[in-house]
Amino acid sequence: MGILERIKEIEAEMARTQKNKATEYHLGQLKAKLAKLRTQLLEPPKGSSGAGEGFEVTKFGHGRVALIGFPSVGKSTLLTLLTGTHSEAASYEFTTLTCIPGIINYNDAKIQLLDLPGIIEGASEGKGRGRQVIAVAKSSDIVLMVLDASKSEGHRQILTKELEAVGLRLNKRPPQIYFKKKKTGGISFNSTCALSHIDEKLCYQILHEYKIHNAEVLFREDATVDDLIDVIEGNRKYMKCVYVYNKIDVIGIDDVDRLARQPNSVVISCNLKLNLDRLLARMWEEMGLVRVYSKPQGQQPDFTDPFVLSTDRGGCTVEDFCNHIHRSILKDLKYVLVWGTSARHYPQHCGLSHNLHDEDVVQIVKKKEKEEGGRGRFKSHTTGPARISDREKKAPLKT
Ligand SMILES: Nc1nc2c(ncn2[C@@H]2O[C@H](COP(=O)(O)OP(=O)(O)OP(=O)(O)O)[C@@H](O)[C@H]2O)c(=O)[nH]1
Ligand SMILES: [K+]
Ligand SMILES: [Mg+2]
Repeated sequence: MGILERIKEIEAEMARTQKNKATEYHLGQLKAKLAKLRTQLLEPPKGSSGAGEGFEVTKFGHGRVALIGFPSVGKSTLLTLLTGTHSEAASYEFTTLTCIPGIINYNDAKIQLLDLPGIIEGASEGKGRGRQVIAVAKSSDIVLMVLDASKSEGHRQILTKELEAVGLRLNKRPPQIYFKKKKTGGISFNSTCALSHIDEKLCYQILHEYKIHNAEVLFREDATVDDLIDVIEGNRKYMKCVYVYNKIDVIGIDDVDRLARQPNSVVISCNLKLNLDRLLARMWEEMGLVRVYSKPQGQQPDFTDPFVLSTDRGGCTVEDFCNHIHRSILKDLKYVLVWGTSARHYPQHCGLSHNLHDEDVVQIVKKKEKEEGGRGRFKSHTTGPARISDREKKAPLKT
């Protein structure tokens, strides 16, 4: 029997099993079996290099955003509008057959936006181009799930399920479960809070299913069986997702209002160019990008050319910033001066572990180099936190 048939069989068994206290162990075991099969499904087939079958698009810019959605919801129309790169749009389904990259210039950063073929129910199991599309989604920093505001609201759940089936977790944080495999010593099971979804026996059973007989498990929250399986599998990807309801020009104002109030949602119309600014602002927020301007001693920073750091990728400390400029900087570094919302004084002397905020200005002070001592435009008379204002960005440096 193939993997897909076994998945179907287990899903059918789960569907006909009533949920109650007596069946919870059995259901837990089935969930673990299912997760194992889904992981197997993701492994490239034996004898293939795994290359050449997907959409190979080189990463570009400061972040990557994927457009995921059913066919004909307006993904290509949106890419063309936001990036100026043309992607064919038409009223028939599956107009787009491959991955089409475009670039959004926003806040002096460059963000790669990827248009993709539409996906449908069953995508995670290989229907259509589903697997390749989802692989691209996984390689992105955030997902924009594009939905047709005039179509069934069930589409959002169907797509979420498809993405979850391949290990993506949207708008969730990793479960607070400490898990470590050991060589000996059996299973040690502990928790720092009351557990209402799982007990020691069920936990053992799940671990047994994975042939794990020695491990340390510590629950730091009231987690579920699914959470435990996610932690054991270890290959989950936690991503931000913005639900983009397009085509609001064809629905009534009450429906627009209702959709706009759903969590993580933005309503737009590509045809009427409605709310696209809001969408970009939301995308920017979710990406958690941090622009840092480098200020040479005695000179004005170049406010049109930020270093762009990311909280999720690489981090935003002074050390990350220095490494971003050049690996060799750290060995000569004495400290840095920081102006902006992360600074408590104006400027603040900071060490390597200091966390930088969006739009901070940083001056690197090397060993044996004299510091500016707060002279000039960024005077130390102010106490932070304060954002570098647009006026300050335009004002010339008086030194
Ligand atoms: N009414 C309305 N129609 C729109 C809007 N945006 C796109 N469309 C139409 O929706 C149809 C599908 O648009 P596409 O951009 O091709 O959709 P897609 O999601 O890329 O479709 P596939 O590539 O086939 O998956 C086209 O006829 C568009 O003109 C909108 O805001 N309002
Ligand atoms: K289409
Ligand atoms: Mg398209």
